[in-house]
Amino acid sequence: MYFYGTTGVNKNGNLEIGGVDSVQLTKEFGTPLYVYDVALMRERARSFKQAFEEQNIKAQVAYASKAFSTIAMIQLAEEEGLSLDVVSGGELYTALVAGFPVERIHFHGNNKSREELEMALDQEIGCIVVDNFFELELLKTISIEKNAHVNILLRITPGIEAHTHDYILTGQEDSKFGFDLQNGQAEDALKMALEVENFEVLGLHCHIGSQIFETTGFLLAAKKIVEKMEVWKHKLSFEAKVLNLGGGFGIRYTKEDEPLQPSQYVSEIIREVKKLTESYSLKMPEIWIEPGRSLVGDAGITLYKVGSSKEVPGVRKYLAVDGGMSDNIRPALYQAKYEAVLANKPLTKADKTVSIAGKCCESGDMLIWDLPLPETNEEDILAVFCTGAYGYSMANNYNRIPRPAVVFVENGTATLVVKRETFADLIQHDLPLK
Ligand SMILES: Cc1ncc(COP(=O)(O)O)c(C=O)c1O
Ligand SMILES: N[C@@H](CCCC[NH3+])C(=O)O
Repeated sequence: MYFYGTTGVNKNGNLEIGGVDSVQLTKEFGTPLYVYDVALMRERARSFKQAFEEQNIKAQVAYASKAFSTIAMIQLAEEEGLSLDVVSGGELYTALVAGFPVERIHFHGNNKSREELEMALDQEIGCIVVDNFFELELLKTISIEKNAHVNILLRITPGIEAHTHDYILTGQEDSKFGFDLQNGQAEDALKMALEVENFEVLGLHCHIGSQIFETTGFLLAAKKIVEKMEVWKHKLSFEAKVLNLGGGFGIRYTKEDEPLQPSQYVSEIIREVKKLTESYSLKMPEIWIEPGRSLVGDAGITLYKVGSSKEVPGVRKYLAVDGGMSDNIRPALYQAKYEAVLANKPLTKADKTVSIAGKCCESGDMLIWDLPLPETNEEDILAVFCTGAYGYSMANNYNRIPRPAVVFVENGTATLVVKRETFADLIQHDLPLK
């Protein structure tokens, strides 16, 4: 069994995370429970930042908070000197309440509303990543109304097909995001933006997809954009100060996954951008990246209580847990795969094969198919690894299941950072018929 970060087995024979006994955590905070290894998140953040610092490259590592946005997480990102990518008024609000420095907030999204843009301008956030012509016009109008100066990046669709699940691909030509590079939209957008007095066009952005294991796509995207930077330097007298290559760095969910280290992604990107800009005599831009999953994904573990089981003779055994697609929709949405062990007997020989079912009324609510586990009983706790990204942030109340609590563990201390929802929380916005 491969353990991540500070995860291991303690002297009681239980899974331990951040120096805290996982079984003890379930007694104190209940199940399902999201547990985050803070040391591992810090390590990931530092390795991305160091990879730029070691080469003296001006950079911003912006945590893509859509992966896991809570006040404590955003405060951790601030402690580690990250910038922050937000994608909605709600994420921006969370960042503001967390006290995140506004100048390091970048605002994304393909359909930002007037209210969201006004909020961003009123707060004087660091930059807005403009996605489309509609937004360009709207932002221009608002910036004039408010007499506000706005830093912007233009989101470019470079026409790259990264090798990942179709639903998490974003850089291909037929995408809902960004200005297309090939068909001239990107150039038209840049011309329009450069004419707006209140705008400062800092540079260009692209994001080619998520859970990517190789650098080819990032390098190709960089190449396509830098080639255009050369064209636009001469044609429009525009030199990008910033090249933002988005997020998408993959992590290891199962033994089949073979991601690179953060430093490997970064050093290859730096090498390529340096080579390209030198060959065109362009100034080396600042490089910004936006990792989400790779900062928090493998730091998260979900603990569930084992419940009912059902045998389909000669076919399979289903073992149900007290959560499911309501706290982790990724298996249902992307056929995502996970590994798991029993937290109270992680080293016991896994000589049975069971399929882990959630408790939602959907046949598709299966968390893991054909998982090797030891014999189980009612007291057992299932620990599913690598649930830190897009687990809590995509959790929902389907079947009116309350969202689990979130606990941060570090140096033997557990801190509750999100309270478990109650049944009363579930109905708090409901109104009676009369
Ligand atoms: C624009 C943008 N930046 C960053 C991210 C973060 O991606 P990941 O969590 O794969 O690093 C995403 C999500 O895919 C995104 O859409
Ligand atoms: N939510 C997705 C990633 C989406 C990326 C957002 N652009 C996942 O769980 O893998």
